[in-house]
Amino acid sequence: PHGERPAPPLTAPPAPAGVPVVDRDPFSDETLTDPYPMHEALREAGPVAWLPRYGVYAVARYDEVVHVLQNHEIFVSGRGVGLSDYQKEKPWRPPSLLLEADPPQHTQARKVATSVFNPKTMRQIREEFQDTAHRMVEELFAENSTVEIDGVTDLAAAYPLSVFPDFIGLSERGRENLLPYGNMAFNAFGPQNLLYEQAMETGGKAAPWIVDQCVVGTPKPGRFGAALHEKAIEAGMDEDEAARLLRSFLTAGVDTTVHGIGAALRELAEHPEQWAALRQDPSRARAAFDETVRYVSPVQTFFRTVNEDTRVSGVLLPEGAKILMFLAAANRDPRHWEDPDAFDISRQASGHVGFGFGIHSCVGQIMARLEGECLLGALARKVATLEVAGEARLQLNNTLRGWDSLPLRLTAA
Ligand code: HEM
Ligand SMILES: O=C(O)c1ccc(-n2ccnc2)cc1
Repeated sequence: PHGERPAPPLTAPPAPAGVPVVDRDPFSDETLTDPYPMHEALREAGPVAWLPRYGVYAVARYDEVVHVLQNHEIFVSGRGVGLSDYQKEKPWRPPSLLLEADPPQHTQARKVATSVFNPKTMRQIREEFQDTAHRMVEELFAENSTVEIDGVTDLAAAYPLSVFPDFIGLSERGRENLLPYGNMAFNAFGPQNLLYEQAMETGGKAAPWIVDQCVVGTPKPGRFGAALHEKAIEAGMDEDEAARLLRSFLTAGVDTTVHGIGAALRELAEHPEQWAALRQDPSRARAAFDETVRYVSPVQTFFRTVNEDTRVSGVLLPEGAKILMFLAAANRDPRHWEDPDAFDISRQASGHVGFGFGIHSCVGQIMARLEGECLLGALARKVATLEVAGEARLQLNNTLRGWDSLPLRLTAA
């Protein structure tokens, strides 16, 4: 639909002996629209597969994805968690001190991040996040007790954009730069396809505001941004590093939760029995959001780079190889999950890899879960029926899966 170009010509190295080849393009519009046949093909091909289109290895089964995530000394992040190997190509921007770093640098940055971004902080902001969610849902019914909305613009995007910038302490003006900037970063983990180029174009225009907001001294005193800067400087980082650390949070802070909440609205509208279960017990909102992250996996994939020859389930992976982890495929692996393709909010979804696993596991998941719990909880208390009211439109992205538009009909409780 985007008038995409064909995948790059086969300049990739020959398929490694004994590794099953899956000749599909994970980053084509068609596959991004419906990734499930490819996930199945990858899981069934074997513990490790070869993607000739990009000359990379792939793991899609739960056990192998966890193996790669756990062994961070072999499968490193410091050479980039996208297709590009930072030892061979210049990063498109200074690398992340968290996502694209290995111990010991990563350990220090993570310690600074969690010293300010932790369950205690979430408890302090919980009431404010809850009130905002309740107000936002109530306002939907200001004119009428039955409304048709766009679940993305009116809720899934509106809510994170209402709570997150204030939490960080960003300036009131310019917040519209957050989504396009994040969209650029998430496309940049993939190949330089049309999605990548279009996102670099729009995201590039948003970059100056983001960079400016990250400068030490700019974020509003008393909020998270300033607190993070203080802790970073205290830990011995210079001002550029402190700014770059905050950049991670601005990059990831909105697009991810917009897609996570949008996915939850879509699945609850598509599965009336699950919506009824949530209505019956709104305290299940947090579990409903967690099952959404497993079932949809808003962050679909990440790469690692093999830093020394190694074997995964018998398959030899040479130093310098890139390996693509299909988190979404692992989250529906029948070898690990019972009835994986069922969206079931009463499932015990813990152990899913939708937020990663190990030393790089999502540091923002406590906020993502809080936002999901607050918004879904407010809906469960104030909305009687939640129904699909038209064709939903996917937002295609090399890394994220989520909706651009989600027509919904809601009736007030
Ligand atoms: C539904 C929402 C979200 C999902 C599905 C998600 C998913 C992930 C995943 C899969 C990773 C692991 C990356 C890797 O192993 O290479 C990760 C890491 C990370 N996430 Fe999230 N994320 C979400 C929201 C957020 C938010 C809201 C923030 C910040 C406010 C955030 C900040 C981070 C950071 C800083 C890392 C890197 C941690 C490290 O490398 O030590 N994420 N996230
Ligand atoms: O430091 C960065 O640029 C960066 C850090 C984290 C993410 N992320 C992905 C999923 N949750 C967060 C994306 C970008």
